[in-house]
Amino acid sequence: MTTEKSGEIVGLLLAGGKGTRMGGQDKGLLTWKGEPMAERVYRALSTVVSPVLISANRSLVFYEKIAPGHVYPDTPDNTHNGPLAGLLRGLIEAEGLGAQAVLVSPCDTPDITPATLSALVEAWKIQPLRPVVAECEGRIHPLHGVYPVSVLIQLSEWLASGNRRVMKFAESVNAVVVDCPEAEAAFQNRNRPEDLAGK
Ligand SMILES: Nc1nc2c(ncn2[C@@H]2O[C@H](COP(=O)(O)OP(=O)(O)OP(=O)(O)O)[C@@H](O)[C@H]2O)c(=O)[nH]1
Repeated sequence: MTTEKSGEIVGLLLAGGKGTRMGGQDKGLLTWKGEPMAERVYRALSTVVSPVLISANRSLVFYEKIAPGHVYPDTPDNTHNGPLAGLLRGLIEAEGLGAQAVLVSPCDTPDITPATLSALVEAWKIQPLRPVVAECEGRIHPLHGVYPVSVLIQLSEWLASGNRRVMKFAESVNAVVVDCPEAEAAFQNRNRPEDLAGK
């Protein structure tokens, strides 16, 4: 596994959802294997890239403790537009930092590993103008990927036209699909209370 600490690519932890299936709770704060899920994903991202930004719309004091000075709510026009709204804000901030791309991961996949995230970065380096998304056991995971800042305009237009679907957006920007060296369990979302049972 290689790490990328130059700032050419920054991390983006998506933690801005409504958590409807979790009874309205902020999933990032919920415990998985003894730690808040957001902290686990943040650590995996931080192993590979720096800095890591957090996209969040509530619990801002909590998220500021994880990433001081790097917590960004969705832009007002896009609040509650789903994960792509968080990606939009992350890309805007990444561009401001002079980065070329963001490595994104959602807070509700607490078992994602640095090895997978690193594989995405390595694949992006081969074709840095194209987004890269993860595939595992035949299933595509477009919220685990690398998105270059060059997709900012397309993403902005996509959201402005009312589109929210992440998979469709990844297809529309011709994302490269990368087979990740990981069992599907690493990509398991924890969306509902029963998904957290026993942990
Ligand atoms: N910034 C931002 N992130 C979001 C938004 N909606 C979802 N996310 C994040 O995107 C990832 C996938 O979210 P979903 O499970 O599709 O949506 P959710 O709102 O978290 O949960 P549900 O309401 O149960 O669908 C999670 O990491 C969320 O925190 C949003 O409007 N803004």
